[in-house]
Amino acid sequence: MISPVSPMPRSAHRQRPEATPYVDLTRAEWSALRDKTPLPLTADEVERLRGLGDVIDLDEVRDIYLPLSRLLNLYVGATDKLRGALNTFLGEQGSQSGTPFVIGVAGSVAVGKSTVARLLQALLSRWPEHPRVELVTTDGFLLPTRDLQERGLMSRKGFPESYDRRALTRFVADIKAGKDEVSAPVYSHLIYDIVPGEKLTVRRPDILIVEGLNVLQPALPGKDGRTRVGLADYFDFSVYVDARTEDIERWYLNRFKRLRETAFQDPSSYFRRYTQVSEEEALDYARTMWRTINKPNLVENIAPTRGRATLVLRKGPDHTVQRLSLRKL
Ligand SMILES: Nc1ncnc2c1ncn2[C@@H]1O[C@H](COP(=O)(O)OP(=O)(O)O)[C@@H](O)[C@H]1O
Ligand SMILES: CC(C)(COP(=O)(O)O)[C@@H](O)C(=O)NCCC(=O)O
Repeated sequence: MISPVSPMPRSAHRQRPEATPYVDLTRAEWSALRDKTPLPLTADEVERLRGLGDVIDLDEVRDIYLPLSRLLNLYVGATDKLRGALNTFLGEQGSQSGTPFVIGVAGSVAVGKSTVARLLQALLSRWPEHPRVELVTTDGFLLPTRDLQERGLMSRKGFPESYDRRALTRFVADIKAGKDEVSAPVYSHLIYDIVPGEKLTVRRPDILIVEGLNVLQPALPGKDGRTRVGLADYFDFSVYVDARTEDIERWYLNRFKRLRETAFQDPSSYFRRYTQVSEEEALDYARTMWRTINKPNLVENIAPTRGRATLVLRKGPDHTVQRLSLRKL
């Protein structure tokens, strides 16, 4: 049996009482694993990648995201070798080259997944081995508002059943299979709906990042009760962005306040009506959205998938990552 090689002296890792496939690391332990990975981003570039309300600076990039970029680069190389071995075994039948490496990024609404995903895209594309890194968010596969209304799902937006899961899985499967061009619908937060006629096209990336609430959900069983291949089966690596529910709620409400002063002012914004009422009334509405949609979705659907991730990033109340769990088995 191959025993996992621990990157830190054993004593440096806090041991969990029960057997676990994860190694737990503090921020300091993790940041020491950066090795000599250079910092390829400026403060301005980091600022541009930062989501509304997210706190991220060059220290955070250096301590958290450079070690992750190094780890992923090692993973991409090792996965390539593994595919080579499989191709040797399969001979002609296996001769597929240039299979993209697929990374899933999961977590609650407002936890900051999109900043993590954009940072990874920027950092990974600086490695000469894999310059073409595409990022796709799963909101493009939400059912259009008309369909959600017909199915009574408007108050379940973001729940697994509010997506066209089959189309999403097919989209990633096609990219992984090496199709030249694969297209997805586009979602707009402004109109709170799929944009009619708009498409996002992905062309043979080296790495694909798939970010969304439900990317680690297991596949639904087929009508015959048999297990189907699900989205996460196509992932070579996955990250779950974690934080205390109370912190995420505060980030959600603060972001709603900030959006009310910015994006919601746009005449075509779905949320424009909340710029016409008092801040307290608007926040009451946001609290209701959190309590009735986003929190139940986190508790019932998203958090239970945390244990499927390769890496869990645990944020503290100020958005900085404080602890990490990396799957070693
Ligand atoms: N109502 C909205 N209007 C405009 N932008 C929004 C709205 N809701 C969320 N966003 C933006 O969409 C992105 C994804 O948000 P979300 O799904 O909550 O994930 P996360 O905060 O984990 O990245 C973020 O960059 C966020 O700022
Ligand atoms: C669009 C979302 C479902 C997130 O989509 P994702 O890209 O994670 O699939 C979410 O941001 C959202 O709008 N939720 C509905 C409730 C709300 O507006 O807060």
